[in-house]
Amino acid sequence: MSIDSVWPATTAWREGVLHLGGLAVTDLAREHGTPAYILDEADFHARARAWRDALPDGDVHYGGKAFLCPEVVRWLGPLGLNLDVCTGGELAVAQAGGMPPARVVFHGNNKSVTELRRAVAWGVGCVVLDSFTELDRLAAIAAEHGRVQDVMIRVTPGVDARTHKSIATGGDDSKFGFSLAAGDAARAVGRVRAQPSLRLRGLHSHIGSQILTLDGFAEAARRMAAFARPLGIERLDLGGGLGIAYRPGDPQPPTPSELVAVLQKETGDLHLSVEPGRSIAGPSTVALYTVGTVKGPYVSVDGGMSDNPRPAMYGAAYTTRLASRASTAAPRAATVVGKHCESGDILVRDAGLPADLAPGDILAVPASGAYQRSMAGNYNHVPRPPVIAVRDGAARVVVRRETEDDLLRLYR
Ligand SMILES: Cc1ncc(COP(=O)(O)O)c(C=O)c1O
Ligand SMILES: N[C@@H](CCCC[NH3+])C(=O)O
Repeated sequence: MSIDSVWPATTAWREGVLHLGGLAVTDLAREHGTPAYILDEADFHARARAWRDALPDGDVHYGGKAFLCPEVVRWLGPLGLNLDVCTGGELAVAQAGGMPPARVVFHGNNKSVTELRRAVAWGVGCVVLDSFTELDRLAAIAAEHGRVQDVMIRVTPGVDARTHKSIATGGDDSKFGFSLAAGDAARAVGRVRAQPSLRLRGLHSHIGSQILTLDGFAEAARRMAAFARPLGIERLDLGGGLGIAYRPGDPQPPTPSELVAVLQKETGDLHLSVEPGRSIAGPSTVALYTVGTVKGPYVSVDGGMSDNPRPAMYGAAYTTRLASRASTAAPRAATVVGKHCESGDILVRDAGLPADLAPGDILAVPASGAYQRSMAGNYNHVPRPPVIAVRDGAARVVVRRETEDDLLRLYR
């Protein structure tokens, strides 16, 4: 494994300056400002293709919650991917990006009546049912529309995914899905089959996110297949969850083919779908920040927990590098902090940055493509950063920078 394995595919360092998609980050920062997310389009596409190639006979739904905008939606069709959305807002982005509704799967543990009506009226390919209340609601809505809606049942297989507790979803105590152990999943199958306005396409499970070992996936697949077969159910969607490396030296995750091979071994001839999010979007994007002050161990940058809440929420660990110039100064221990009014507003702990780091220097944080822009907020009225896609020496703004006017527009 190379020391730089956490950087996107087109990464090049020239005289100390990081280049992505053939462009110097110093030029990108000058033109678009910081903080900014730089998305290496070739890297995103290659990772999506790796999933597509790993499962030629099945379906790959991109988990849009990792990062979604209309431009990403437009990439999916040519890449052969479908889309998983889990709210009305994500559905709206799918529509704005021209996603064919038949290629959309609609998730969520509390879809509103309005969201379900919209999904049915638009003709989404599949709704993944999460509760008995929702099952009855959807049956009524589909009947109202004179439709037979394809559905899957989300099953909680009782598997420990070995990840942070806030992002584990496969245990028996999860808020998601119907419990296998308690018999709810079996009851849900019977109830769907009794509804003329619903057609049971298959079963779904998703055991969690940022998972770096295969045993939990294998166990879930085994339990799901054993449950599906006697019921004559032929399709399984085994969710997303494959993790990524955030820092050089982090354990390398299995590849999509390695994961799919394990799933296929457990499920035999059942039709499979998967829903990768982080493993496609995460490694494709680098966050750029400008250093504002250096005070003792603290390096303060122009973003923070509003554009990356993951360290504060999950104790997530990142790496960073000086990306705007060469330095021969010895590395020194630094804590990269944001500009928010919280002591926990820490972006990178234990960063080794050159001792001559100074205001105006640009820091780059790799593996910033998943659950960062999509989870960004406006704490302290900080506008959210843009996303700039780079490819073959050209840059395109795919999400523009939020402005103070955007924020002020909400006030009456
Ligand atoms: C139902 C479902 N599918 C897919 C995903 C995507 O997961 P990941 O980004 O970990 O691949 C998630 C999020 O964890 C999810 O909840
Ligand atoms: N937001 C989480 C992942 C959530 C997965 C959504 N089902 C993270 O950043 O790790």
